[in-house]
Amino acid sequence: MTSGRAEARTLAGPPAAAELLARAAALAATLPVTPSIAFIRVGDDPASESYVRGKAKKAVELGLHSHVYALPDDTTQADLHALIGTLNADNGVHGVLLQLPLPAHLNADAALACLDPRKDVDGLHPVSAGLLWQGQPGLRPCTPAGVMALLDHYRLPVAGQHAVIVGRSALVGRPLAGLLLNADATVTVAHRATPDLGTVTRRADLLIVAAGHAHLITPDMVRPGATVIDVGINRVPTEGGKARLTGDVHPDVAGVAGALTPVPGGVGPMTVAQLMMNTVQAAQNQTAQVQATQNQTGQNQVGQPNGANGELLR
Ligand SMILES: Nc1nc2c(c(=O)[nH]1)N[C@@H](CN(C=O)c1ccc(C(=O)N[C@@H](CCC(=O)O)C(=O)O)cc1)CN2
Repeated sequence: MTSGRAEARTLAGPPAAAELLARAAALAATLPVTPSIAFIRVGDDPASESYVRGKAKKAVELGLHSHVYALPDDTTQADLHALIGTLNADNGVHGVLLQLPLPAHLNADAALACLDPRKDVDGLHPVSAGLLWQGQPGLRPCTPAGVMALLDHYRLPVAGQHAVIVGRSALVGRPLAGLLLNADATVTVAHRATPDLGTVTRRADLLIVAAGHAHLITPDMVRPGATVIDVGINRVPTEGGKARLTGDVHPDVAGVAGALTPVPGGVGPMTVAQLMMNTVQAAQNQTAQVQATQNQTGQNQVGQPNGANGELLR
């Protein structure tokens, strides 16, 4: 504690994630297909292994189809593109996720650009990024969209707020700026090289930190009463030799902020829940596209002529 203020309200991720998952399940129940997601993981990074395992488990819990492709560390760029091409062409797969980071010899941007944008459930394809910046519907990156869903769950205002993002990654900072702009916030994007960072962060009504630097944001850098969203997940060694997770925001910020996400248990679960929602939405979009094509061509999936309104005739 740094003052006599009450502690910040805790914005716990699990209840907000549960709401998002329930919405994804309800949408999936309206579809004529079971949404299906393929995960691609390259190499043996333990954190990536654990994240993919967690995401695949959640997909199965939700009743989705899920398959993990675990490729060896010496996978070539051509091998990776070939697998993505195969999954793009498979009508039974609605979403393809390439777990990041890739081993250093692989080019993630080139691989992401190979994805069919309709299956880009991570929202990282250049087409998805362009749609976001044009304010058009599309698949959005999971962590930024999860942050928006968390704010919505806790009924925290976004429109008219001055949002300051610390971090400019393609995975979080940049897409989050687009989402906040689309939601009528005034947005500043700062980063670790921003001179006098505290002067910038103190202007924030809504401060979102995704800098990948443990405890970068200290209480003196936060406007009293501000909402603070900590996207950082840093593994720091404990005295016992084990690693402990901590965020980019110093815990003492709870004495200044009005509301604060914990780490762990804040934004992390939202990333996974949003991925499930994106997969169901991708399946919905692809199903609607197939039906529209069948209506246009007068054919249905079993190759029979459709009725006058495009309905399936048996
Ligand atoms: N292709 C992608 N790669 C990566 C993404 C991504 O969205 N797409 N994000 C991160 C890792 N990530 C998912 O992939 C992820 C990170 C954290 C969590 C999470 O639930 N964290 C928990 C703690 C979990 C633990 O104990 O380790 C929490 O914060 O409460 C989920 C997913 C990088 N790569």
